[in-house]
Amino acid sequence: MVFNKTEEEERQYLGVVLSKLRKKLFDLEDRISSSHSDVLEAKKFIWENKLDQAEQAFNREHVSLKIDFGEKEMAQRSKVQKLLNSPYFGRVDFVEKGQTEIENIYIGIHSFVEENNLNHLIYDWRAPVSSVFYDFGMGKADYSTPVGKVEGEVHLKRQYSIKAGVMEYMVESSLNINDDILLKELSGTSDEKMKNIVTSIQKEQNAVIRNETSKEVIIQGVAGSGKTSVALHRIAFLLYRFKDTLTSKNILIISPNKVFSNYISNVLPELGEENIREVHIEELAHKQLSGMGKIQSFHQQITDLMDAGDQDFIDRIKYKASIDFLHELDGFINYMDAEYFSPEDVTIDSVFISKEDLVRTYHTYERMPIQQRLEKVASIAGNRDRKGRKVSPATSRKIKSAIKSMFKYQDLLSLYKDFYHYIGKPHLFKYKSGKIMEYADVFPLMYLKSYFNGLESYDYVKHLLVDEMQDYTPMQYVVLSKLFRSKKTILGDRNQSVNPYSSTSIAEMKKVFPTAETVELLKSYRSTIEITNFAQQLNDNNKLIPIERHGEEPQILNCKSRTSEFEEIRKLMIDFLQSDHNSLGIICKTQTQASEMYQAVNRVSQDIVLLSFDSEEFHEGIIITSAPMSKGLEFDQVIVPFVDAASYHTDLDKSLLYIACTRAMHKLNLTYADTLTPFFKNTQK
Ligand SMILES: Nc1ncnc2c1ncn2[C@@H]1O[C@H](COP(=O)(O)OP(=O)(O)OP(=O)(O)O)[C@@H](O)[C@H]1O
Repeated sequence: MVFNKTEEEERQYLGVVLSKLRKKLFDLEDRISSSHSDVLEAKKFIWENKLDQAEQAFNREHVSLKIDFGEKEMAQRSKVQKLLNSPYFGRVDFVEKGQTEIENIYIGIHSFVEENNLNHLIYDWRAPVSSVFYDFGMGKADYSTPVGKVEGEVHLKRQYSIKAGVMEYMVESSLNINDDILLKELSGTSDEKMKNIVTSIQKEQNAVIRNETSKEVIIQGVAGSGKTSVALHRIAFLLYRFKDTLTSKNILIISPNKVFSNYISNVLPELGEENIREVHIEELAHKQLSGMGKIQSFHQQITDLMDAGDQDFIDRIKYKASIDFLHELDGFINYMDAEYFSPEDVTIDSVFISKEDLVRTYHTYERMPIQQRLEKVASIAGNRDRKGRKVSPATSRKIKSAIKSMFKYQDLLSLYKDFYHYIGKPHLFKYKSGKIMEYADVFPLMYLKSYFNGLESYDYVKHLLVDEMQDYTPMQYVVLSKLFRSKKTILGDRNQSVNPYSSTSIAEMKKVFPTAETVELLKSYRSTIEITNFAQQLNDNNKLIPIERHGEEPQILNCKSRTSEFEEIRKLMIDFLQSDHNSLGIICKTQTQASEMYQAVNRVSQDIVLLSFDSEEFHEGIIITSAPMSKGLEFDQVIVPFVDAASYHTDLDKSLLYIACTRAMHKLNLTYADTLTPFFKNTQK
């Protein structure tokens, strides 16, 4: 509903805010250019004058302070420029309980305060009071502040769409974030990269974003429920809330691949924050296990499962993804600690250390990893000779080596292999051909390493974000918690596992993180109701709530042969190129199928990209890729080819098909030749 009576007032107010912002921009430009000349002057001064060391240091410090100051002003300028385009998107008129004054709270992507009278013209969306906008309609409302809860009443709530400083429309709403605005946001075409959702964050999402207290937050959410968006907004919120103690350098994202990292890389800069470092889980492993030979990658494990998937391989993966395995390895660690150190009296040069001394010191430092502990034992028990003199470095080295050799194993890998003998299941450790260690062994090995010779922890990380949590095993979580003692936000969807044999349930995760708060996001925002309902055939979740947004029914096209299937896909691609849509994802089950598809259809347009695990960037236009690689991404239109019974019949296939279908926002086509996969009940031609 548009209110003409008040529209004029709002336009006037917008005019006032814009002119104040312009003035601010002008001042900032001025200050930036004078900072710039100051820095040049100061550098020239250092260069041209013969200064002594102290003077040089003083002047360098002065230059660096000027540069810092200039950078801060530039960051502020970019915020003001953003506000000039769209100063605010919401307003609530709030009266605090026991007060009579109505406060007009305008909410935008950044705050804007008048310098002379500290008048808050715009509140940052992360400010405590802005929460009211996301959580309440008219009437009673409250919000939390660092010093407690504020209660009151909302007298008015409005939403605006302002672009290039011009009000496109405004909507008065008595409800929470108005459905019309949300639907308008969702029905737009996709951008090249993920965008922020700050104008339409939903109440259940806001609660996760603003959770400040939990050490670990686990978000289980259905496909398209905004998990990744929420997690990134949560980071932006925490950076705002704890700005004195937390910077973007203290945050790390563990993401599934480089394309995904590139896809989400816009969100935080759009919100005025620096981008966050991301690592792939395998990079962590490579760092800790460097020098231990070749390691199978996670995507190679999935490819091997899809290609052959022999039962022994599956059994090894399943076992190493179980909680029992974790317990067995813990049992072994206790055993080796107690049994594998066989101390003897030591007599080296003029030093004597009794067996009893060794045992006592070994137990005193039992929290240390074995190898460090043995070094400690050597340096404590063997630091003086019989006459009480400090031992020489050469003797000290001999003592260390003698004491270390009293432990049954000197290298991690032999100890790890010994574990499988200890539990009577040596067949569960196997190299891939070419002496490549199976992916399923990588994290157990790191776990053992933490007890044998220690892991390098990441103390600079104060908040860890783990996306696609369903793809990690309990063992991986235990290792992650050893590497990162920080707070954590962990998110994923049990139904989007690319490896169901090693997926972790929430119940299992709770065993690893007993104090974690778990949140379930059930509303699906990405796809039309037709696409969401269609995908429910693959994974019937009766708790899922589809968003009421309509579009075309998904189509399954039966083709006479592979050749005619390619022909049909080429036609669909041409239709896409003539449509309003920006992105088309052709999502095959495997990378081999994706390459085959690329060969068959790449002449349709010059702008077709084949995405593989080695790719680095997401692209607009037509992308051909595999289901595992498409995780987390989204497209206006999706084509899923080869949905025949031969390609899709196992649980893993079903999960991959679910991932592929749920990437579609507006349109979904599936094609097959021969027999349709049994996962779809009916054929629609
Ligand atoms: N409150 C919201 N307002 C507008 N758009 C939203 C909102 N919540 C989610 N979306 C949109 O829904 C889509 C899905 O969001 P996102 O990718 O964060 O979900 P997800 O749960 O991580 O998805 P998946 O697990 O399927 O990869 C995105 O286009 C996002 O912008």
